[in-house]
Amino acid sequence: MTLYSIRGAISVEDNKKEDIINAAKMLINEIINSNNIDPSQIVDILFSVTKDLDDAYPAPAIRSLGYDIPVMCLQEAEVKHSLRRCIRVLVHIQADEHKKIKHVYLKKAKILRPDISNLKIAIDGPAGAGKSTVAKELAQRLNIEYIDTGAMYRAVTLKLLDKHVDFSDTDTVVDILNSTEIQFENGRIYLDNKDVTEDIRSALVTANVSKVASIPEVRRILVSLQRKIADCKSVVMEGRDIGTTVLKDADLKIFLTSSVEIRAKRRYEELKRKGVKIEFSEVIEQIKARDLQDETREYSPLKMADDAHLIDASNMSVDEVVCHIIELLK
Ligand SMILES: Nc1ncnc2c1ncn2[C@@H]1O[C@H](COP(=O)(O)OP(=O)(O)OP(=O)(O)O)[C@@H](O)[C@H]1O
Ligand SMILES: Nc1ccn([C@@H]2O[C@H](COP(=O)(O)O)[C@@H](O)[C@H]2O)c(=O)n1
Repeated sequence: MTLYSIRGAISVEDNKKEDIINAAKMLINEIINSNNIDPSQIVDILFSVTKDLDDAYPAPAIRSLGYDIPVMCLQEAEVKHSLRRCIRVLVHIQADEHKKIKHVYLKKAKILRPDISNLKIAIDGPAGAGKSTVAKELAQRLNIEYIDTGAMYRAVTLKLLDKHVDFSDTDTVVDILNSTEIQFENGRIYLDNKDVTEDIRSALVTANVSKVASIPEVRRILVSLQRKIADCKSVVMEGRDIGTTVLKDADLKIFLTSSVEIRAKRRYEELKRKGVKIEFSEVIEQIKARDLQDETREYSPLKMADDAHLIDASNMSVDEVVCHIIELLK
C-alpha cells in the first residue's frame, strides 16, 4: 500500500451554505472521478476555506455524499491579492498499484495552477485593439501558451497567394488546407515547417486575409485545429470568434477594443517604428475595411460573446489591461 496526496481547489459563487456545500461536493467528486479511485481508498480529507466563506463548513459535503471519512476544516492563510471565496483541499488516498495522480482545480481556482488546469482565456476584438500584445503578456505572466489565431488565417492566406489560388475555388482551397501544417513554437509560426512569422505580416497578406477568413470551409478547418490546440493545456487564445465559436466554454472571455482613431494611431506608430512608409489615412481605412469585412461575414462574424467582459483600452496602458484581466480571473 502506498499513501498518495491529491490537491485541489474550487471557487465558490457566493458566501452561502448551499454554494459552499455544492462546491465542496463538486470538487471531491471530480477528484474521485478523474483519479479513478474508490471512496474507500480515501484516508482523510483536509479542507481550507478563505476567510470570506463563513456561512458553512465544507465538511458536511462529505457526509451528504454518503462517505464516512475523517474530515477537517481550516481557515486558509490570508494573503494580499489572493483568490477570494476559495475552498482548497488535500485528500490522502491509499492504493496498491502505482497511481498517476491528477490534481484538480475548478472554476476560478484554475488560476492557482494554470500549468495543470486547462485554463482557457478568450480575447476577441477588432483590428489593432491590442489583442496580441495583451494576450502575449498575459500568457507570459500566467506561464501558459499564447495562441494567435489571426496568424493562422494569415499563414493560410500566404500559402494561397503564393500558389495563385482563386479564393472562390473552394475545392482547391480545401485541398490545399488539408495538406497544410501550421505550428507554433517559441513565439514563431511555421507553415509546412517553414518559419513565416515575418512573411505573414506583409501588406499583401493583410489586404487579403479577411477575404480568406470569410470562407466557411477555411474557418471550419482552422477552428477545429484551434480547439485541438486548447484541448489539453491552458491557453490565452486571441482572434475574432474565440469567445463566440472556438472556445464557447472559455473560463474568461474578453472583448478588447479602443476607438478606431486610437487603434489606427497605435498601428501607424508601430509601422513607422518598423520603417514602413504609409499615410495615417491609409492605416485607418485599412482597419475600417478589415473590421467591416470581419463583422459582416455570414459565417462566425466578429462580435462580442454575451458572456464576455468588454474592455475599452482607449485610455489604458497594456499593463493596466493585463492587470484588469488578472483581476477578472479572480
Ligand atoms: N493599451 C495600449 N496602449 C498603447 N499601445 C497599445 C496598447 N495596446 C496595444 N498597443 C499597441 O497597438 C498596436 C496594435 O496592437 P496589437 O498588434 O496587439 O493589436 P491586435 O488587436 O492584435 O491587432 P490585429 O488584430 O491587427 O492583429 C501595437 O503597436 C501595440 O504595441
Ligand atoms: N479568430 C480569427 C482571427 C483572425 N481572423 C481574420 O484574420 C485576420 C488577421 O487577424 P490579425 O489578428 O492577425 O489581424 C483578421 O482581420 C480576420 O479577418 C478571423 O477571422 N478570426
